Amino acid sequence: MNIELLMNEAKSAREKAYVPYSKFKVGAALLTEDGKIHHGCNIENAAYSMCNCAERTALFKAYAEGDRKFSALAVVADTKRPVPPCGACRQVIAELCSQDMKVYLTNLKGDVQELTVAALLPDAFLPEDLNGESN
Ligand SMILES: O=c1ccn([C@H]2C[C@H](O)[C@@H](CO)O2)c(=O)[nH]1
Ligand SMILES: [Zn+2]
Repeated sequence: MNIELLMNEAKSAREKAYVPYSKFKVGAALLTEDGKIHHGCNIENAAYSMCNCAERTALFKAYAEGDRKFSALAVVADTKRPVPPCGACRQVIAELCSQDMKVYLTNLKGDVQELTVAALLPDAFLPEDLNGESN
């Protein structure tokens, strides 16, 4: 799929953000291997620590609908530089997406930073690390 299209999907997702506290809208569009797109937006809460980022919303929505294989993720916000995902999202992306999947960080000006999941969180703690040192 064309990356411009995926970025536009992320912009549409961003319009659905629920951000009464930060007023900072973020959108994500997650492309499945079979061509479906899951939207994610940030959803905030009066108990601030319960806020959920756009990236995790998209991934959790995809999982809840039975999708597990993804080919790209686009994220957009109104930032000077392409929006950098937070540490929590990097960790979740690292576990739920393949290490070589492409991530497109963008902003409303159209700047794009393309990187892989592995580059987003180098040396991530992953499920295989739970297996101990010497099995
Ligand atoms: O990559 C990011 C960075 C921040 N946020 C959200 C969390 C919070 O709702 C608001 C301000 O941090 O933006 C995201 O959704 N994704
Ligand atoms: Zn995040």
